[in-house]
Amino acid sequence: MNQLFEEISFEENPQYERIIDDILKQKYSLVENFFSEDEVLELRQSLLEKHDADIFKKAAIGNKVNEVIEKTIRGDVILWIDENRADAMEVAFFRKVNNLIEYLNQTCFLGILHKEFHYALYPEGTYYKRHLDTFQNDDRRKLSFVCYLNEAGWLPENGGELVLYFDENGKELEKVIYPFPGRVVIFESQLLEHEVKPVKAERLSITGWLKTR
Ligand SMILES: O=C(O)CCC(=O)C(=O)O
Ligand SMILES: [Fe+2]
Repeated sequence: MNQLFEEISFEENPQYERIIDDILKQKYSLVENFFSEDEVLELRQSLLEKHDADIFKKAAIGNKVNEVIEKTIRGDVILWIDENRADAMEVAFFRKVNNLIEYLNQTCFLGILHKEFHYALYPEGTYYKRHLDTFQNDDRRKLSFVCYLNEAGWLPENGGELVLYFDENGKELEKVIYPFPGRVVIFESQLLEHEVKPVKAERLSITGWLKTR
């Protein structure tokens, strides 16, 4: 009997509960220090090593089978992360993400079955115009997940704010989010239009999507 209780027992996680509450109430959640300073440091290192190895590509719009590179829409360079070939730090990254997914599936029956993540680097002067994270031929993206890997001391003057757009009874509201290191923003991929304002200093992140079916 005790064993049965142990198996079905479920430990509430206050951080995850807040994320769920936020998303239900306001379609997004902003989490400070989702990744620790050390984790950000190591993930940034991973990103920069791969960027130096010249394996990043110009980001496209559309999905993998339907993509076009359109620099007037977005100017970042990206590298998809393969979980099966993850380095030590990426393994730690996926451990945290997978924990969150498991919790969401257990508590909200979200049915997240797939995920995809890429590193992103926005060179000075680039941006990503207002858009939705869905494609005409793919509506599986449920939640967008962005984690900022900039250096400690990133200044608001560096630009690159993420702006989320909300429709409140026909009136448009904006939420401006600075890409401070360690921050994670999670939002409803199919509901919230958003943009990355022009960056004035190289801006680093990991962006991903939690997907259904
Ligand atoms: O980096 C961000 O803040 C958002 C990136 C984004 O919107 C995207 O890659 O679709
Ligand atoms: Fe986006």
